[in-house]
Amino acid sequence: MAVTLRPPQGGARIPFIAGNWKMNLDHLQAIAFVQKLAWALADAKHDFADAEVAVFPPFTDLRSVQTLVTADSLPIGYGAQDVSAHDSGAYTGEISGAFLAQLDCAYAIIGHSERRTLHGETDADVNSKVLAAHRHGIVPVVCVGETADDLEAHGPSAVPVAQLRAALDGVDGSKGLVVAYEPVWAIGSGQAAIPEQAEQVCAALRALIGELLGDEAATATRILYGGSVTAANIASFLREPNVDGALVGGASLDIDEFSSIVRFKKHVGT
Ligand SMILES: O=C[C@H](O)COP(=O)(O)O
Repeated sequence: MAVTLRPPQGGARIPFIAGNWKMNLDHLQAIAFVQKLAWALADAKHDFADAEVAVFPPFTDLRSVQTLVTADSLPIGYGAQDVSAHDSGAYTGEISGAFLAQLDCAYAIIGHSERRTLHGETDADVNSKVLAAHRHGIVPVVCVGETADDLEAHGPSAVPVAQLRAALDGVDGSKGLVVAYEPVWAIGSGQAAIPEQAEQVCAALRALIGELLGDEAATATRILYGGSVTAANIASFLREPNVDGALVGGASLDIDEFSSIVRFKKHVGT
């Protein structure tokens, strides 16, 4: 029987380590990777109460990952890297949240900076996609973050906060939400943010969630840091009280590196 991983509803936030594979690994490679990741975490006696783990493969891998995870009852979640704002119709190349729900995708990344920059996604598009994910019971992983120019002009928090405010317009806070703060200049650059800066922005994002969706949502929402996360720097981010995990790109493609990131324990309240 499949292990269905869903984010906690209220109460303590279980740290979340999410691997965004971007356009890497075909469906055969995905099966091998997920199986090996499960073995590596089992060998290390990883306790999934310490950190939830999910991978975000390309769309074409999702059915294979679902089959493996279901057949072997692997405690690894998975999600999509995007979702259409529309549920069906003449939208060539798009993938409906209804289809993702049929594949038991728990999550969908929405508004990644590569979608915003390379595909012209606007804040309004991101908001429509968040609403679409919720229509199908999928928890959106909403990505926000400032460019280097934004940072210089406005400081670190202004743009991510404005992006999240737009993304959450009309959103029902009880339907589940993960936010990923990813400074654009830190993505794939090898230059991660300073943890104190990540904390400052994540705290501002949590305050905004409280303002828009209420205290319960602010308490329950996992806010991740993303941008050049590695096994060597994960500890410094998870030490911060408002950073509940990581959205990992490049390092999520290396089983040893990714499982080391997953296995780092966040000491909640210490
Ligand atoms: O979605 C993941 C982010 O874009 C971070 O990527 P990165 O870890 O390769 O910097």
